[in-house]
Amino acid sequence: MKLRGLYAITDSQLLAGKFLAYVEAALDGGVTLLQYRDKSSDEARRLREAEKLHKLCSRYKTQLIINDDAELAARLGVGVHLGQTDGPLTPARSLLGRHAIIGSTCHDQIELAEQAAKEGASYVAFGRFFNSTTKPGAPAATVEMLAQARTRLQLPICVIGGITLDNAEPLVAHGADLLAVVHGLFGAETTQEVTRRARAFNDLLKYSV
Ligand SMILES: Cc1ncc(COP(=O)(O)OP(=O)(O)O)c(N)n1
Ligand SMILES: Cc1nc(C(=O)O)sc1CCOP(=O)(O)O
Ligand SMILES: [Mg+2]
Repeated sequence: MKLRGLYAITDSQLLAGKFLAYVEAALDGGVTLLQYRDKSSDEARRLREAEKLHKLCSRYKTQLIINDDAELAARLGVGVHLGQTDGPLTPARSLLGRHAIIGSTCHDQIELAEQAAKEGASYVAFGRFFNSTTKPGAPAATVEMLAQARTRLQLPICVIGGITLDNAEPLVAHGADLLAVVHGLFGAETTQEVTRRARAFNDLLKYSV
């Protein structure tokens, strides 16, 4: 499967009271990967919500990725996204099997991405490219670094951090395959607007090489 398109990421605060409706609206517009990102320690709720997302994603043939938690991903038989302090990639690959999608946060460092590639990552993520309301303190990355990463890496490249329909195009032009978005997608006022934005993000990737 080609990893290219919109990578929608949930946010439990932003989506409070409209979680499944907004996720389904995004799936209606087209989502390549959906990440369940919940930074709370409420394990029972995390399991419940992840199971619901898994069912929904299966209906839409969208791949579900769990943030941070390889054990939960293994329990559901889905992929995982691991940051630099979320545990090593090699055991996660052994746990999840060779077909699972495993992503790795590489901030603005191509060397981290090359290492992640050696350890079996399915994609690498660079960011933050713009100001982010979801994660304001994330280290910053530049399009120059992205362009260089594109020439050095064979793996799909994901970009993240403050991405909106108004600023995403240069990232695609500099080599991004996956646009990872929280607020620029789910910050919409209505479900119809979420669907429209999802379609528009995908179009940005469809009509470029
Ligand atoms: C697609 C994608 N890219 C980067 C991140 C950030 O991961 P991490 O640095 O582990 O930070 P948290 O999201 O866990 O706060 C991500 N989740 N997804
Ligand atoms: C979870 C996360 N990681 C980042 C990184 O740079 O590693 S930026 C980020 C937040 C993404 O949300 P939004 O689209 O609302 O900015
Ligand atoms: Mg993490």
